[in-house]
Amino acid sequence: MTSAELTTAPTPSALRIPGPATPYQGDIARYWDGEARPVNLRLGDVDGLYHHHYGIGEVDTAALGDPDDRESEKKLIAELHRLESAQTDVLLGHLGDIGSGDTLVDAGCGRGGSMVMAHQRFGCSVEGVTLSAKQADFANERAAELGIDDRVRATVCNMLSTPFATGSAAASWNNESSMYVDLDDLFAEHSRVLKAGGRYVTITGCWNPRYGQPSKWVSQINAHFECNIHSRREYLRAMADNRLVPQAVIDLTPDTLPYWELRATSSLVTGIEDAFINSYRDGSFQYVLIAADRV
Ligand SMILES: C[S@@+](CC[C@H](N)C(=O)[O-])C[C@H]1O[C@@H](n2cnc3c(N)ncnc32)[C@H](O)[C@@H]1O
Ligand SMILES: CC(C)=CCC/C(C)=C/COP(=O)(O)OP(=O)(O)O
Ligand SMILES: [Mg+2]
Repeated sequence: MTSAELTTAPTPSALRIPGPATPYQGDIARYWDGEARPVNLRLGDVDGLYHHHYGIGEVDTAALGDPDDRESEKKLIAELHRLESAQTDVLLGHLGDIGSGDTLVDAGCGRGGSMVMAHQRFGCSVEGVTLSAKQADFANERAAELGIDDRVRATVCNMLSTPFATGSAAASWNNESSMYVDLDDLFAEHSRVLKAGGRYVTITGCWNPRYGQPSKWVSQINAHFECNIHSRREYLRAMADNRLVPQAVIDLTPDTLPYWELRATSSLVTGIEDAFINSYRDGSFQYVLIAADRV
C-alpha cells in the first residue's frame, strides 16, 4: 500500500506494517499487548475514552462527595478520568488552528482516547500509530462503534518510520510516548511528516538537568514501564536539530501532583504512585508540555 492510499483510504481494521525494528520495540509491543490494568480500563469505561496518560488540574472535591458514601470509589474513578481527559484538552489546545480537512498524527496512540477527542474537537482526520496490535485493534473498534472510523484510524507501526506522506500533517503529537524512542530519530520523523508551519506538541515526563542525573525515582519509573526517560535538555536540543522551534514550554508538574495525590488514595493504585509523587516533589522529574513550530 502506498502512502497516498494510506492517508486517503482508511479501513476499519488495523493495518499491519512490518514488525518491530529492534528487539526493544518487540518488548514494548508485548508489554502493551499484555497491558490490562484496571486503573486504565475502569477509567476508560466512564465515557469510552481510553487513555494511557496521567491527569492535570485541580481536584473537584465537591464531585468526590463523602468518602463513606457507597458510590465514593465510582466518583473517585470518574474524577481521575476527568483529569486525564483535561490533560488531552490542554495538549489539543496547543495544536493551533485545525480544520476538518486536516490530518493529524498521534505518535504512540495507545487505545486512541486522544485521537477520538481530537476528531470530536476539530472534525479532522487522525492517524495514530502504536507498536501494539491489541491497542490498534481496540482503538479501531472504538472508532467504529462511534461511527468515526472513516476519520480516525490506528496502525501498527513504528513511530520512527511511518507510512505518512512527507508534509502531509497539519499537526502531530506524542502524549507520554516519547520516552520509548531516540529523540533525534523521533523529531526527524515528525519534521518530515509535518507540513512547514505545522505544530508539534508533546506532553512528557522528563528528568530535570538541574537535579544533575536521573534520580532513583526516575530509575524506578523507567524500570516499571521499560522506558527510558529523557532530560528536558535532550528534548530542546533534539527539537532544535530537527527544525522544531519551541513556541511554548510549560511546566505542568504542579498541575499533575493533585492527580497523583488523589490516585494514591484509590483502590486502583499500581505501586508507582510514590515514585511520581516523590520525584515531582524533590524536583528531579518534571511533567512538561512542549509545543513547537515546524519551520
Ligand atoms: C504510555 S502509552 C501512551 C498512549 C497514548 N498516547 C495516550 O495518551 O493514551 C505509550 C504508547 O507508545 C507506544 N509506542 C512506544 N514506542 C513506540 C514506537 N516506537 N512506535 C510506535 N508506538 C510506540 C506504545 O505502543 C503505547 O501505545
Ligand atoms: C510520564 C511518564 C514517565 C510516562 C511513562 C509512560 C506511561 C507508561 C504512561 C502512562 O501509561 P498508563 O496510563 O498505562 O499507566 P498507569 O497504568 O500507571 O496508569
Ligand atoms: Mg493510566
